[in-house]
Amino acid sequence: MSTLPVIVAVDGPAGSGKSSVSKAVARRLGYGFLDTGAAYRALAWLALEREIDTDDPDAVTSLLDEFDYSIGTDPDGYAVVVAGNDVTDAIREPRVASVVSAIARVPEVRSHLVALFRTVAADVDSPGIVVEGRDITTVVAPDAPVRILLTADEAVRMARRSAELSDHAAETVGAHLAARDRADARVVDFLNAADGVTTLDSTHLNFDETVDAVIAVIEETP
Ligand SMILES: Nc1ncnc2c1ncn2[C@@H]1O[C@H](COP(=O)(O)OP(=O)(O)O)[C@@H](O)[C@H]1O
Ligand SMILES: Nc1ccn([C@@H]2O[C@H](COP(=O)(O)OP(=O)(O)O)[C@@H](O)[C@H]2O)c(=O)n1
Repeated sequence: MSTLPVIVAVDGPAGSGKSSVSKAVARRLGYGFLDTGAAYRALAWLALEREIDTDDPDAVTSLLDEFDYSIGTDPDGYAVVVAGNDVTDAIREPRVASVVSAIARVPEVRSHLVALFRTVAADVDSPGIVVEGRDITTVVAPDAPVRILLTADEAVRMARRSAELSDHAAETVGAHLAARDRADARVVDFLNAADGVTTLDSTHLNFDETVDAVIAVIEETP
């Protein structure tokens, strides 16, 4: 008899630490890790490759038929592959970030990817999986035993993100992130915790303290 993996659902705005903290938590617990934003980014990458109008929902939806996507669930290294192309680095480019919100607001895209995330999570070869994104606690895995909204003040989030990029002016990074959050928040509410979701504010916590705080929430869960 096989048991389904335990799902730890983590949502939050850009730069809140979802990806890095979730990865570290997964490593500590021997769990898998799923970055759901990578799939929206990969579809945005494909739309740019095909030069389709990313503001045209029908054109975006028609791409789903040829969206041959795979992602690893190992927190120590996961490749993002679209039709045989390794796009792990390409999906982080600013040109992708600037169109991803338009892709993510198409309802057909969301339902297609939500189904894909549920399959990946159910198939993971570990006792559990940390799944992070914007709608994991509310749509992808609303019944997950552990659901966390990771937040931090906007200025702190922008500073953390711009510290990663030496070649971008901090102000530009901040403005782009804030605009993306505003666009995304019109589609999914990831700024307010849904019923039963634990809010974890990392504004005054360093990275290790944030990881410890997430683990504490998991350990306190009956
Ligand atoms: N509590 C924290 N204190 C300091 N830096 C952090 C903290 N949490 C995350 N970071 C750093 O902030 C940056 C953004 O985190 P990331 O995981 O990419 O956020 P998200 O996935 O929510 O966009 C990373 O460089 C990460 O190492
Ligand atoms: N569960 C999710 C995850 C990401 N997304 C979309 O995908 C984009 C990229 O997500 P991401 O997690 O890589 O973004 P960062 O916060 O890490 O920059 C977001 O800006 C959203 O538009 C979503 O709509 N739902």
